[in-house]
Amino acid sequence: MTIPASSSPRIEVHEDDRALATAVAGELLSRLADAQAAGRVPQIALTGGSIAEVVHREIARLAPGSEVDWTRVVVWWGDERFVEPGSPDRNADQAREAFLSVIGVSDENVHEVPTTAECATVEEAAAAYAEALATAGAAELEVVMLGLGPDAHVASLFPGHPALDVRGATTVAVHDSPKPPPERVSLTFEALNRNRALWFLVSGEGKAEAVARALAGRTGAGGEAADVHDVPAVGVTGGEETIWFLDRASASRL
Ligand SMILES: O=C1O[C@H](COP(=O)(O)O)[C@@H](O)[C@H](O)[C@H]1O
Repeated sequence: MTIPASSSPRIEVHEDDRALATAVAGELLSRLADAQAAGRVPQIALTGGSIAEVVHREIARLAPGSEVDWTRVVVWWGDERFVEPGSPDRNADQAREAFLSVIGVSDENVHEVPTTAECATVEEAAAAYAEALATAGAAELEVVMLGLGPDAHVASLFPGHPALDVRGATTVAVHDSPKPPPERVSLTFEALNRNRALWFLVSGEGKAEAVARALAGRTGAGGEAADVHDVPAVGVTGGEETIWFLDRASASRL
């Protein structure tokens, strides 16, 4: 079901998280193939969190039937937890296991935020990631995929947190994250917004209120205009398109 939005975001409501994942995977594979056919080497930003598991497994399942040349896709993360290598909290490890290793995306095209074994501080890790983005010329991301927290956080940009106000930088070191683990590296709003396509991937009743608040801020369809400090999700938007991939439960308050 597609709910017509009064302004730019497209809102897709799927039966459940599996149907949502199938839609996202199909859209991603088609977008990557189109970008390559147009001569681009697409760079994408993956999300972590609960939805990543099901979406990444579905991309791996559908990838063999697609036209995508995975030697010409570059992978980043919108955020990462600053933890030791092999920690179950690593967003990158989840994506490698469910998707990147299954497809065989080569390490040279996969850019992880450094771990605590590679950098002494989260500031060093953020600086190293910013340097990697600059060196790779990742000025524009083809697709940025973002989960949404129940508090409407995106990547590791949390309500009321100083990271929301960072300007003139592509990455930020996050301390005292309200969701564990406390130290993280996040792309800033500026970096997340340098995209062709921005997709929110959201499932579950626990996210329904956050979805409603974010879309009220975005579309003006109801409620007061949301402030980015309360609802960080309103700070990101798509260059060519913004799509909200929802399941019925997360869309239940729209
Ligand atoms: O910690 C994180 O949280 C968000 C949302 O995750 P969820 O488990 O509540 O679905 C995620 O988008 C982000 O990448 C992750 O690091």
